[in-house]
Amino acid sequence: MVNVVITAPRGHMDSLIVKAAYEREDIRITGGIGPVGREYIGSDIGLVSGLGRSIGALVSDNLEDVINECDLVVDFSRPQLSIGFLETCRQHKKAFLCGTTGFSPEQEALFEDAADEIPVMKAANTSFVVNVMRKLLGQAAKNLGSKAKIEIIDLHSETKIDAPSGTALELAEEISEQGKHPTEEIVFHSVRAGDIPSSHKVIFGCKGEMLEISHHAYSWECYATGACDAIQYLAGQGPGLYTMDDIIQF
Ligand SMILES: NC(=O)C1=CN([C@@H]2O[C@H](COP(=O)(O)OP(=O)(O)OC[C@H]3O[C@@H](n4cnc5c(N)ncnc54)[C@H](O)[C@@H]3O)[C@@H](O)[C@H]2O)C=CC1
Ligand SMILES: O=C(O)C1=N[C@H](C(=O)O)C[C@H](O)C1
Repeated sequence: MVNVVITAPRGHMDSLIVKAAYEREDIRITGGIGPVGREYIGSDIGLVSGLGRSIGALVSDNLEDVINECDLVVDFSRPQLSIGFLETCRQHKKAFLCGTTGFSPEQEALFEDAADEIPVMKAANTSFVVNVMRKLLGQAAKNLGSKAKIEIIDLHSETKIDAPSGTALELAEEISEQGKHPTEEIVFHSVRAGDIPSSHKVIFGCKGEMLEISHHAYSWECYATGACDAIQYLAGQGPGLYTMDDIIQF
């Protein structure tokens, strides 16, 4: 059994993680974290998240108050908040699963530092299918080498803050590593319109032909399911920086 604190339980992503985690027999939610001053601080996370029932775990406005009851903190929020939660986890020797995107290079480095002391997973996309896509892209890049010009298009709702998406950056990293393709030569395009849940399209433009590999999420449950798989994996690990690659075996 893994005991978890879930940050931002009113957030789009973390509210779905509360629902998915509640249905898992191997995960127990022990608390949540919300912003200072919100009317729901002190309320049950099941009610705050929209699960529709109390589950006996309260939402606090300070991670320090609830961290001792958990093994792991799950966080899909905002970069600045995530960095604060990472530091609290490091101080209390708790595992940290972070799905937030949009970190600066300096913030990324803090994850590496903390991973010397605690288990940390940073995953811009926890969908199993997106991670299959990442592997396929690596394979395509390896085979096409310099024959292809690569462009990545990410489409999201108009409320998404960061661009390119964290997923687009991780896909580019795989293409670059596997295809020995300089990352600077990969071109990114970001569309932010309406309520598009999330789509990623990668185009390998060749001479006289093109290859296109795309993923479309119709809802966000796929990310919440993957986050629960990541919780279970990370709980059994020692200090280190992990990714979805570690839990998905092909
Ligand atoms: N890794 C993955 O598979 C996925 C990652 N994401 C990423 O997750 C992040 C969150 O996305 P959304 O859920 O759409 O955002 P959202 O805006 O719905 O949720 C953010 C939440 O943070 C809360 N918050 C603000 N201040 C806080 C504080 N001091 N303490 C606790 N909570 C606080 C807000 O109240 C809000 O509920 C983004 O970076 C997004 O890119 C989104 C989907 C999938
Ligand atoms: O809608 C979002 O926000 C998402 N963020 C992640 C990202 O930046 O890649 C994952 C997914 O694309 C949804």
